[in-house]
Amino acid sequence: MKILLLVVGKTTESYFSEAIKEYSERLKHYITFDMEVIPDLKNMKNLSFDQQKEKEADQIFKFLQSGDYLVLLDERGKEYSSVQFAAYIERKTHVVPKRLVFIVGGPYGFSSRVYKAANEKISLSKMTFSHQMIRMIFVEQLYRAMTILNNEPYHHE
Ligand SMILES: C[S@@+](CC[C@H](N)C(=O)[O-])C[C@H]1O[C@@H](n2cnc3c(N)ncnc32)[C@H](O)[C@@H]1O
Repeated sequence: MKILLLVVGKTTESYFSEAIKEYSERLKHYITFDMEVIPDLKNMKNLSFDQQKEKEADQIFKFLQSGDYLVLLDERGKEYSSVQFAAYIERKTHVVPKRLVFIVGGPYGFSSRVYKAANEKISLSKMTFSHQMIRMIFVEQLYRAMTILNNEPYHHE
């Protein structure tokens, strides 16, 4: 199984991209992991939030392949502890044949089309983070999960 993190818009702040790069590198030791960035769309200023989300949805669907298992990162999704998330990833390795795709929405979230297409929603907290910050939190949690599954002394209960 390959894990893909699909994000809307490039990471603009270097302090986020450096951390994302660091954890993405560390992840290579355990799994096949990639982060794909949907490029920022042009001329969005004149569009309503809903119109922007529809345009982002068009781009999201272009990246998807048949057989992808889609998990939206969403503050209203199901919450896991880090240990539970590690077990979740372990379970998915047995049942997802190709790509486990986690998606971070744009600044205004996802369109209803994307919600309908998704298999699940996972929340990383009840609080809302910026679409830039959540990608960094996710890669650290995925790395933490891999260290838990490999009994490495990174996570402490
Ligand atoms: C600024 S948030 C948008 C939230 C906004 N309430 C909405 O849905 O319109 C941008 C994206 O970051 C991600 N995100 C933010 N907080 C999150 C959380 N606590 N757990 C999981 N994903 C989160 C989601 O993918 C969300 O679509």
